[in-house]
Amino acid sequence: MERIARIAAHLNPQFSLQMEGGSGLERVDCRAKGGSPGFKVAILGAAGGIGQPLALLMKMNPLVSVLHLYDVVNTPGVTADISHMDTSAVVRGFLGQQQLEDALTGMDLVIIPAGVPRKPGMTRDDLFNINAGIVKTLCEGIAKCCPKAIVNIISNPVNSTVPIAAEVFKKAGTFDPKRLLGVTMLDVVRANTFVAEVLGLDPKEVDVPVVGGHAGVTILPLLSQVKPPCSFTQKEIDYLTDRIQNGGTEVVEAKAGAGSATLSMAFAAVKFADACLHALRGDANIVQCAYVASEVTELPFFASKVRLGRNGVEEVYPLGPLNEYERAGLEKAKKELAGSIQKGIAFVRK
Ligand SMILES: NC(=O)C1=CN([C@@H]2O[C@H](COP(=O)(O)OP(=O)(O)OC[C@H]3O[C@@H](n4cnc5c(N)ncnc54)[C@H](O)[C@@H]3O)[C@@H](O)[C@H]2O)C=CC1
Ligand SMILES: O=C([O-])CC(=O)C(=O)O
Repeated sequence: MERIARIAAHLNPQFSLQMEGGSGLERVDCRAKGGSPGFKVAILGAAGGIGQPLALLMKMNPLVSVLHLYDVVNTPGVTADISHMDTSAVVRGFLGQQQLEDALTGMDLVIIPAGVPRKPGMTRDDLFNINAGIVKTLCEGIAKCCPKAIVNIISNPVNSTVPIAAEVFKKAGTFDPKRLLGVTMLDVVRANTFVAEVLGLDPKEVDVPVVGGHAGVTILPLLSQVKPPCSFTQKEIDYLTDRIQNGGTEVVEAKAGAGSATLSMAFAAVKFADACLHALRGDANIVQCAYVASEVTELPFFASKVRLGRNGVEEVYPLGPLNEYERAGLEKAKKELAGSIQKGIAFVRK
């Protein structure tokens, strides 16, 4: 009976609370036999369009030993489903605000895709009014329960939600700029795909730095720095820049009211989370683009290549040489970013 109770408690912490009251049973950390030691990861917004495939992919990650799935709806079903996968990570579900602290306690990495997505005709900034409050509440929980966790923010508008998270952590006295990262990986994933198409290469061989932020003109692909070294016609540069900057809108319009990118985003989020976990493990030379606290420009936050290590962001790389087209793009990006950052900061300080 005790073994069965323990397993049930992992699927639904509410069950373990009932058992504790009734029989004095303690919640024991029961890892699947053969499960390797690894990192504890929480996904907040785990029942959503991004959250579900992200949970699936993280359950397959051998670096994850414990996977906490938190949402305000549907986590029991998603957790039951994913927990049947015969990979070693132990999965637990958490439902609603009253279980947020249990979901976060002890986590090494917290990934946040919670919040509403765009519909056609909306900008990412149109999501601010709803998503700002969601991110603020979740980050207050992180500050309280796992202040040392690496935090990956996916919820839009990323250009503002990352400054919101920073302000919450500052207020709580837990802000560590190395541990807060806005996920701009999907811009890189798209840029690699579209550039590979133009060059006739396998996307795996292509590396396009994308800097700035994560909305429209703030998404700045540095096509002059593509690896392997290559050149583009002005027509190709215009086409690629426009397609990369508006890749999100392309998906929103194709989904015609049913949401925004979820599958490619889950893929990108896992690529990024996996890089963070490898870095936490101590692997060397882990470099990815991310939207972080930065001194690369005069703005307090900016996306550029960063080197990840055991403490999160170990080094923020400068932009490198830009051509005239990219310098003009940078000025436009900075202008819009400044407003979005300020809006996020003001939301918490008000
Ligand atoms: N950074 C990026 O590159 C990308 C960001 N996004 C953003 O990711 C967010 C999520 O997108 P989808 O998964 O498609 O949306 P969705 O609506 O399918 O899922 C969002 C989930 O968040 C949950 N949620 C709402 N309030 C919550 C709260 N207070 N605590 C925990 N969970 C809560 C909902 O119940 C839902 O399950 C959106 O803001 C979207 O704009 C989407 C694609 C790319
Ligand atoms: O476009 C959106 O609203 C979702 C998003 O951030 C992306 O797909 O890049």
